[in-house]
Amino acid sequence: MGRYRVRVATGSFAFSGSNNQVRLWLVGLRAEAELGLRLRLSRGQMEDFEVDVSEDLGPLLFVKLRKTHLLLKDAWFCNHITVWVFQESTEEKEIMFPCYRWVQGDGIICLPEATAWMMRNEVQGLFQKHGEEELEERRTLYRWATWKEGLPLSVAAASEKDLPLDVRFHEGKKIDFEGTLAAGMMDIALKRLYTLLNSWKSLEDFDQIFWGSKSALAKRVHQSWKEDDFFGYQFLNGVNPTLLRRSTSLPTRLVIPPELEGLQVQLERKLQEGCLFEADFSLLAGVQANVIQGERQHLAAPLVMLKMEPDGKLLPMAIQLQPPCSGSPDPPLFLPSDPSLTWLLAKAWVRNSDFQLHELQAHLLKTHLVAEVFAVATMRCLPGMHPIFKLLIPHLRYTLEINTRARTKLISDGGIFDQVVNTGGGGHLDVLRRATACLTYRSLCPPYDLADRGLLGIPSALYAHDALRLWDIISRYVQGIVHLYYSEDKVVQSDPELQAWCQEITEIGLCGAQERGFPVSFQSRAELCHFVTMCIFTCTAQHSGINQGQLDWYAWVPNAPCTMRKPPPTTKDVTLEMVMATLPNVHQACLQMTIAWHLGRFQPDMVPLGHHKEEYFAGPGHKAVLNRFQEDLNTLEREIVARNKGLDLPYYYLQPSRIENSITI
Ligand SMILES: CCCCC/C=C\C/C=C\C/C=C\C/C=C\C/C=C\CCC(=O)O
Ligand SMILES: [Fe+2]
Repeated sequence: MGRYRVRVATGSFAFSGSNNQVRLWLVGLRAEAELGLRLRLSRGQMEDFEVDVSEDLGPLLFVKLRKTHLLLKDAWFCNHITVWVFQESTEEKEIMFPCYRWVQGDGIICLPEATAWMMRNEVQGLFQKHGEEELEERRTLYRWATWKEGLPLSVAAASEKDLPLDVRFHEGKKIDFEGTLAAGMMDIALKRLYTLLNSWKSLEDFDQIFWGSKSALAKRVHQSWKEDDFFGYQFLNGVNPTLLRRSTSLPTRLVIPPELEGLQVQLERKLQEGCLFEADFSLLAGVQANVIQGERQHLAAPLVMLKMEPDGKLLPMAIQLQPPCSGSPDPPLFLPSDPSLTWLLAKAWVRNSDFQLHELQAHLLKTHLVAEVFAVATMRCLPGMHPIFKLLIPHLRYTLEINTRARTKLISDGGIFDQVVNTGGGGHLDVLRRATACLTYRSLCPPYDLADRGLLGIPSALYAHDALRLWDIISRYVQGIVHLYYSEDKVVQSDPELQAWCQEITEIGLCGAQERGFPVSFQSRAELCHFVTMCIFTCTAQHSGINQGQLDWYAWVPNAPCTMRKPPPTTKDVTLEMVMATLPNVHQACLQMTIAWHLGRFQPDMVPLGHHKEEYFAGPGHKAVLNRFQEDLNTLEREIVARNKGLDLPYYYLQPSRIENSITI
């Protein structure tokens, strides 16, 4: 009683095709019919068929798939199925059934049509029931686990091999990831061999390992790392632009000895002028330092006071390496006027502390681990036809696997942190715990975070400028989609899946983060839009801003030493021997360079923000919103490219074409 054209689209990455047979059914409101097609399921191909169906199916609701095999199971990656219904007037109606999943085993997979969510309360509750069954299954596949107490929950997986195939790296990504690590290890072996025959006594000796692929900015770091304005610049636009604050008073931990009365006066003057800034690493105070191959490493918890010059340069005025401790002499203040090696070592200590807070707090916790909570909650609470699922899923690609790898290779017992970082050996977990305990909702939202840190309206604060522009662009995109599906606040309030998702993120995944401003429910469209904007911003722009700089700022190891092998200086008598004995040894420095390159380099299968190919939504409304998003991103791209042309140091981490659509590395 009907004629249909059916298109079956197979994914285009390695092993997407399959030699197995797939049976297809069209499921309508009144009946269902098996199509009896012989599909070829070739990688990257779309196959079209025309079929006549003798029954009256009624409006199409689902396509059902079942893969069968004789001897060998061969998974198939189905992009989507599209059906055109021939109407009497010969006009065709297109109906999309998005899939974008692996079809494995011989179970039945049911794909609801793309606009199903709009009809969830109609068609005899069939979509509703489908969604419930889908979530029941997903909750068994995606379970929460406590990897370590005091950290956000993670996905239950002892290794990446335990993850469902749908969230695993595709073959190309896996080969690239593992291949470049192997190449990096080879690099280390060669560098170690080379340095065996040479001395390791002066800062220039780090040149012996400063070869191989390097960015232009890494070469500039190598040239300029000793300069004070270069040191200050990094707090605004370097790898970690998340710590600096404009001072509102002199920090209580800053003890200025009477002989430095002049400094006190200068600090107070800058404070009054609104030009005084601080970077406080107190979160590291008292953290146990690592022991590497029997040698105790050392940690500091510095405070840096900086002034902003009228030309926008940020210059350090004083460094206190440890907070005062009752019963001990006051910690010395290191100054730009100190002997050059003394001042350099004090700055190196700050850079080492920044390495810790950057990697553990800004990078791992506030992008990777938080995004994992969004990913697990999304899989557990939102059915595939839910608009927020469709909106978010492209921004969650590969995150569960990269994080699982981090838990087994990077921050694990014996992992990279234990091997070469001074917080390793358990201190790194304490830092993560402390950072989790003070993680606020506001700090994940640049308009609030930058206002709280007094960083609005500073022309030389390029991260801040670009982050705000991106926040607005993402916010407009999210609002565009949300408003298509939620006509008023009441629709938000009465969406049980959405409310459960919010609660699961805040109360379960983030372990009771309502105390720190995270919502447990959404009362309005505005609240929902703000939260989803935060999710997408975190998984895309923020991660790119924090991740890419590893390539540039961590390749020249003295600029950001991964460990410190001697205690922080307590006097101003510093020798070159002390500096070299403090900075990482050859092996530690080589491993830092390799991992920083591995994690910071451009990803070969990178999808730029807003340019995913998957089409989960159907209809012109969504296309228009997505087009507008892409246009806004292009405009920002042009602005940043033009701005950077006039800069001595271009800032490109938030250039839209360089921002990945999800956390994949
Ligand atoms: C010594 C430099 C370490 C710098 C990296 C520190 C933190 C990075 C934060 C998040 C990175 C997230 C995931 C990376 C996961 C695994 C890859 C790292 C190393 C793998 C080594 C291996 O497989 O042997
Ligand atoms: Fe990362």
